[in-house]
Amino acid sequence: MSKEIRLATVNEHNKATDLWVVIDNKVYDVTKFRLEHPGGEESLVDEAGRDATKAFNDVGHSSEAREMLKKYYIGDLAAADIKKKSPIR
Ligand code: HEM
Repeated sequence: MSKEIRLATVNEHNKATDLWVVIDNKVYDVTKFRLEHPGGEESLVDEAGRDATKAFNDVGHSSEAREMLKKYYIGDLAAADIKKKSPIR
C-alpha cells in the first residue's frame, strides 16, 4: 500500500531546496529534478508545496514527462484532502 500524505504536509515543502508538488492526487518530490527541468527551476518553485495539476496540464507535457513523474513519486494525497470533482470549474 502506498503512503498517504496530507495536503498540510505537502504545503510545508514549499521551497526550492525542499520542493514537493501534487499532480493528479499523487505527491512528488522534485527537489533534485528542479535543476534539470526543461521548463526551468522557477516554474517548479512557483508551484512548490501546492497542487500543480493545472499548471502541469496547461503546459501540455509530453508522455515522456508524465513517465518521468514515477521517478519522483513519494506517495498519494490523503483521501481526506482529495477534492470532489465539480461540474463547474
Ligand atoms: C513536477 C513534475 C514535472 C516534470 C517531471 C516536468 C517535466 C518536463 C519535461 C520533460 C519537459 C520537456 C517537454 C516535455 O517533454 O513535455 C518540460 C517542459 C516544460 N515544463 Fe515541466 N515538468 C514538471 C512540472 C512542471 C510545472 C509544474 C510547470 C509549471 C508551469 C512546468 C512548466 C514547463 C514548461 C513551461 C515547459 C516548456 C519548456 C520549453 O519547451 O521551453 N513543468 N517539463
